[in-house]
Amino acid sequence: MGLTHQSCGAGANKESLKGSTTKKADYVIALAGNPNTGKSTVFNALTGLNQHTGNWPGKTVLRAEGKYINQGYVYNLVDLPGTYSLLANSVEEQVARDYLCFGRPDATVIVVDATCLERNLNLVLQVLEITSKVVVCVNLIDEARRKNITVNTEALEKILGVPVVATAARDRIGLNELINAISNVANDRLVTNPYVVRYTEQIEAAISKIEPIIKELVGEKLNSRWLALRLLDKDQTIITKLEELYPQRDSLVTKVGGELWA
Ligand SMILES: Nc1nc2c(ncn2[C@@H]2O[C@H](COP(=O)(O)OP(=O)(O)OP(=O)(O)O)[C@@H](O)[C@H]2O)c(=O)[nH]1
Ligand SMILES: [Mg+2]
Repeated sequence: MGLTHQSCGAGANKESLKGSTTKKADYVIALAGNPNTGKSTVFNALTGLNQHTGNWPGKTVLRAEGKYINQGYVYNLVDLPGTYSLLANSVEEQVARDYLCFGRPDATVIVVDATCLERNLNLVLQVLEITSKVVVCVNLIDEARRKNITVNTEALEKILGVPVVATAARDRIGLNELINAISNVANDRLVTNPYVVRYTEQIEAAISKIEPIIKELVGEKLNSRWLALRLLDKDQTIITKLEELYPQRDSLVTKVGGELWA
C-alpha cells in the first residue's frame, strides 16, 4: 500500500496521538533535511520524551513522531528520513516526498547544515516547490562560527521568502525562535512568499499546458505546478498516486499524458 493522505496525512497524525495525550494535535509539522544535519537533535530538543516510533505504512523506513506544546497548542512533529533530494530515487526520498506533497503538514521545517549551505539549499528549493509553508532551520551554527563561516540569515530569508532561523540544536540555542517561526507559519500569521525556480522556456511552456488540467483534477489541495513537473519527468510513482487518489477521474491523468507524450 502506498502513502495515502489517510495513512500519512495530517489527519492520520492527529488521530495517532489519540490515547497518548489528553488533546489531539492542533498542528502537524514535518522535519526534513539532508542526512546528518541535526534533524533528530532538533526533534529530541523540541519533543523531549513525548515521542514514539514505528514504520511508515508499507515501508521499512523508521517513522518518529513526537509532540510539544506551544502557547496551549499541541504540535505533532514528524521526523522525515534524511534525503539529499526529493526525486524518489530511494524509498527514503519517496517517503519524504510523498509526505510533504500528500500528507500536507501545517508547516515543514528544513534543517540545513550551516557549514555547507550551498549543498543543502538544493533540498530547500525542492521542498519550496512542493509547499510554501516552510521554515528553514540553519543548524550547526556553532560549527560554522568555529570555521569562520558567517550565515546572513536575513539575506537568506529575503531570497527564499520564508523564515530562516539559526540554531545550535545540541546546545538548545535558537529553539525558541524556531518554535515561534513554526507557529507563525503553521497558523498562517505569517504568509510566506517562496522563491520559485524557473525552468527553460520549453519546460515552462509544457508546464503552462498541463498545469490547468492537473488543477482541474486536484483543485487547491495539492501543488499542481509541482505535479506538472513530476509528470513532465514521467514519474510513474506520481501517476500511480494520482490514479489512486482520484480513481473516478483517471481520464484526466490520461489527458495529461496525452498532452505530454502523444
Ligand atoms: N556542533 C553541533 N553538533 C550538532 C548540532 N546539532 C546536531 N549535532 C550533532 O550532529 C550529529 C548528527 O545529528 P543528528 O541529529 O543525528 O542528525 P540527523 O539529521 O538526524 O541525521 P540522520 O537522521 O542520520 O539524517 C550528532 O552527532 C549531533 O550531536 C549543533 O547544533 N551543533
Ligand atoms: Mg535523524
